[in-house]
Amino acid sequence: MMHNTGKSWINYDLVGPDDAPVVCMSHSLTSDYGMWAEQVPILLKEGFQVLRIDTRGHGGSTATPGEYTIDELSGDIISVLDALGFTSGVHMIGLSMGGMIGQVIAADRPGRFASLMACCTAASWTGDTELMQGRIKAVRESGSLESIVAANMERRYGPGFQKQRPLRWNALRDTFLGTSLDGYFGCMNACLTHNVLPRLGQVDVPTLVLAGSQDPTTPPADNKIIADAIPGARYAEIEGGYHFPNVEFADEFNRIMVDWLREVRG
Ligand SMILES: O=C(O)CC1=CCC(=O)O1
Repeated sequence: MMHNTGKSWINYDLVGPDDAPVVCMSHSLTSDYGMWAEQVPILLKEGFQVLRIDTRGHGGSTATPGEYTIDELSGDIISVLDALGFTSGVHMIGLSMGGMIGQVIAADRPGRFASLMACCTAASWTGDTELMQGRIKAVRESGSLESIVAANMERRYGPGFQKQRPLRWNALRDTFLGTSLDGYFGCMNACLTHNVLPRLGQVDVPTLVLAGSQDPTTPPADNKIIADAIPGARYAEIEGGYHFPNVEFADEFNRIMVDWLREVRG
């Protein structure tokens, strides 16, 4: 389904019973809502509606030229939620860039969410800026994401993942390569300029921060900063997890997610 925010068309998928509580899911850079495939069946079984949104310039959502900010991307999510009438009570789950979006909405719009699960993410960009600038340069010069996909995939999954689940690995790689260049450059700027840390004290919803112990992009220390800054937030870690434990360690991720949602759904 598509929603026009006035700036771009945002693609989303909504499944589950109309009157069920809503879980909204926001993905990472160079992914799309398909990165949540391992979570959908269990969320439906738990009685939720599942709303998965493609970020601007990713998946089926159209891109705009220029640099984006996490505030702007948060506005896209709010626009979809408003259009669907989900103005409160939503349980938000975001990973990496999606977790940045979740933090910003939770901090700036009290009452929008019933809970927040921020996964493998950061309160401000503390990652390897040189590495990211190198990637931007490589993509600009080659005109393709092909130049960075291999190195990037290595930081998202553990060394055995490609052999264990070749079909899933290939699909995730194809999604990566399907990201529009405008979307990549725009969202990369959003991540590199992200800083919600001074506002995290404003978050007034139950929050769980979840990290992968081996994540080289947003390591446990980055995630602990979020948990320390949000009043009452909880922290959990998936042992052996890289940047996408929801895919590679889906059983463990789902167990933590379901326990969390059972607790906060009221
Ligand atoms: O591209 C990556 O894997 C690193 C990254 C930064 C923000 C995000 O969502 O992913």
